[in-house]
Amino acid sequence: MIGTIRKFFAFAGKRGKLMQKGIALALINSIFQALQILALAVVLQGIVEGTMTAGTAWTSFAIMFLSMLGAILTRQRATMAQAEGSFMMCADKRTEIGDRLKYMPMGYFNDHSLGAITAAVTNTMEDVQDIAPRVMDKIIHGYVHAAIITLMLLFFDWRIGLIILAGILVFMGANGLMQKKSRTISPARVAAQSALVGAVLEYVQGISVVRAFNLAQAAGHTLDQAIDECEKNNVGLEIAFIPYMFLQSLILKLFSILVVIAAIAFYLTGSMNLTTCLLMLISAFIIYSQLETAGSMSALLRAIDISIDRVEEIHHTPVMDELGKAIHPQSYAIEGRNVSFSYDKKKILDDVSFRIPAGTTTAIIGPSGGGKTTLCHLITRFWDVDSGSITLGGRDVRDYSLDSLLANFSMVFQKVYLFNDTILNNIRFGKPDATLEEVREAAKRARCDDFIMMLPEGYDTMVGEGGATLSGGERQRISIARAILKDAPIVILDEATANVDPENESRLQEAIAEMTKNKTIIMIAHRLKTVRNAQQILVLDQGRIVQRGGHEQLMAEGGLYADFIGMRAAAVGWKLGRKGLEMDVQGV
Ligand SMILES: Nc1ncnc2c1ncn2[C@@H]1O[C@H](COP(=O)(O)OP(=O)(O)OP(=O)(O)O)[C@@H](O)[C@H]1O
Repeated sequence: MIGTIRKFFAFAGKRGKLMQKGIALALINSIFQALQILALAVVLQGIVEGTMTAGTAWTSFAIMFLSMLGAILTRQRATMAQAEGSFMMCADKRTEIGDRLKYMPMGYFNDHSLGAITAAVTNTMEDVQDIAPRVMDKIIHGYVHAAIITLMLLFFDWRIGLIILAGILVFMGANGLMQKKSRTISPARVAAQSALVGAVLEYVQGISVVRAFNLAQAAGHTLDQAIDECEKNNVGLEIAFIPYMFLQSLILKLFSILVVIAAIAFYLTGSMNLTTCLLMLISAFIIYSQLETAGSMSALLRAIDISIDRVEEIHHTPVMDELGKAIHPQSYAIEGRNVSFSYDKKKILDDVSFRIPAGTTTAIIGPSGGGKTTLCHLITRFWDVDSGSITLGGRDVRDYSLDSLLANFSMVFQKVYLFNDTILNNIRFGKPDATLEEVREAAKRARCDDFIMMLPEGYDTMVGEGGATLSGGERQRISIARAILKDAPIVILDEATANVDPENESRLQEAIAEMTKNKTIIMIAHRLKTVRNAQQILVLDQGRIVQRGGHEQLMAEGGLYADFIGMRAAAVGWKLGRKGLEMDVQGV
């Protein structure tokens, strides 16, 4: 229990002060509550001994009134401090995790499902935010309340005080048993909650596939299973705790009765006066009231402990550029030396070396799965090479801080992700402080200003999550506008292979031409024209660069490149041929 409380305060960080304030107020609250007993003692004494005067009565009423007022005010303040502290603590943590995720190696996202990460910053964090402060408060308050009243009653009669103390110790023993049980069953509950978030996310994200393939039942089944599992674990946890709660409650009730019996016995044998005896009889049922609540709440301690661990695991995952420095490269030349890389054990790049001079265009081609995208991801340090090195301007990319490295790159991938925000803000992502005029200028150059202006709310149109409300071609051009606005010296472009209609295709090509003007360009190329015009072509096959050079040279060599060109030409010819058009492969 102490360990979890410590962990909670360490987790709270700088917000721990607010939590401590809440707990300090809860302690004062316990003292105010204990004062009620003192007031009661004064009244009882006055009545029993016949010494009650108006003055004594008013004094005791005043103490009682003050203690109640104090208890109400301190409780209210304590609750406010804890609520504010816990909310701010989790807001800080969520922001820190959000910042950190940007700098984590992509391998982290391979090893941890989206559901697990989402659950950690939503559900799990909510446990820490909402449940933990209440549990901590009730537990600390429960024990402190019992301790203060015990001390007070020890002062009136040490024998009764000892009985009460014994009750607390036996209760703690039973509580220890419950926590031991909790240690075995709580992890499954937290895991089931996290799995449920994952299942819901997957279900919603894959809803179009579910519909297209009529898989509603199968997909729903997985979700149902996760819901069942979550329900089973939650209900199981409650049921498992019932006997322990009953035992704890029984112990406290028995000791309360023992206090009553002992007080009467001491009175009858003449070793306790009537005032103290009456006071003990009344107090017997107050002493443990808060402790009982603390006992039932402590069942949740283990779940809180695990929740904190889950969040901290993400929070403490090492980021990639811990040692990186803000470097401005001397040039934009890129060089890879003997680069090897594997995803887990699957080797993707094997001893690959290349040079991309500044201001040139390099096309990377090769069969699907050959490692083209991976190579680009290594240059931009989405992943780190296993061996060898990649340099930008002569400095290893690992020497750079991620921010200073990525400032040099604009990337446009086939799969464009737009945020659930306005078009304006989506483009502004390339340069957060850009003015509306700058955004519009970039959009014009990316050939998307006209379609944006035709939307009812123009640049303020919300695009829906992932850009769902726009066509594929429109999304592509918005991502190009973003890249144009960023105006980075190196452009990495994965050319779209999806069938875009001729109108969109030509606008897309114009947009790409604008984006790539006077830049160092690395292109995963699919179009013949792009490939042919590149100063350097790298042919990647099965993790190795099997051919490199200009178009003419590689055509003359024959091999994979010549085959690729032949296939592309045939594919284009077939497409246009079906429309009955004459075509010139060289002009494509
Ligand atoms: N995040 C990842 N985790 C594990 N394996 C991956 C990951 N990304 C890609 N791979 C695997 O690495 C191999 C190379 O993928 P990569 O995307 O680099 O190929 P590519 O040449 O760009 O293919 P394509 O032309 O089809 O886009 C593939 O077999 C792919 O399954």
